[in-house]
Amino acid sequence: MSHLIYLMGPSGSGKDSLLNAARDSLQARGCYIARRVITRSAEAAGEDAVSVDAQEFARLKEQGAFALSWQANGLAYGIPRVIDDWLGGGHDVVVNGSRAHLPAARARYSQLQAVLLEVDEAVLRQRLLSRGRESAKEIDARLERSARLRSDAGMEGVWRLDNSDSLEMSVAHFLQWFDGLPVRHPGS
Ligand SMILES: Nc1ncnc2c1ncn2[C@@H]1O[C@H](COP(=O)(O)OP(=O)(O)O)[C@@H](O)[C@H]1O
Ligand SMILES: O=P(O)(O)OC[C@H]1O[C@H](OP(=O)(O)OP(=O)(O)O)[C@H](O)[C@@H]1O
Repeated sequence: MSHLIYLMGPSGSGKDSLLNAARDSLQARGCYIARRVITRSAEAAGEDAVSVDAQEFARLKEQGAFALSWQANGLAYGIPRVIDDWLGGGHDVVVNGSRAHLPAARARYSQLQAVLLEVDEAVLRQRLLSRGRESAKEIDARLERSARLRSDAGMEGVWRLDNSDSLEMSVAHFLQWFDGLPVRHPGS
């Protein structure tokens, strides 16, 4: 069975950066990266996410368009159902997930491999500030959420990847870990 790689980490820890930097190497390994649907403005959503308003998100969810969905930071996030086709076709898939939603994701995907991207609190604040996407108030709320979810509870079996150093180093560690995942057995 192919792997569903569920990448988590506080907002600002570098999930999007890591995925973008590893994109070509993952693609070369036959691994797909899911494009999230987010109720964030098109400008702030970036190229690797689809921006919708809350009404459209609710409609898509109602139609069963999402394999996984959650709410956090005042936003709704959805992972398109197409990931089930990719997994069924033997591809590994990476999703940019939520720590709070991990139990639900694990319940749905027995083949889930969880990764937690970590940076210390001071670095996180600095990165959120330099990214400049959120207001000071939104950044404070993200740091509060990060501190609240920083416990080890429910994180058993999660591989931790430190992203305090260079992104290149994190990508190299991530790919090394990916290459060491158990062999995929078609149809198992
Ligand atoms: N290893 C790194 N070193 C320095 N800056 C980084 C590193 N990883 C990410 N960043 C920067 O930190 C900010 C947050 O990264 P981002 O990928 O948007 O995080 P996330 O998707 O987890 O919210 C961005 O401005 C990004 O350029
Ligand atoms: O339960 P948590 O682990 O806190 O995660 C909740 C959400 O927060 C993050 O999104 P955010 O809006 O910050 O977008 P980003 O990942 O692009 O920073 C993360 O990607 C999750 O979708």
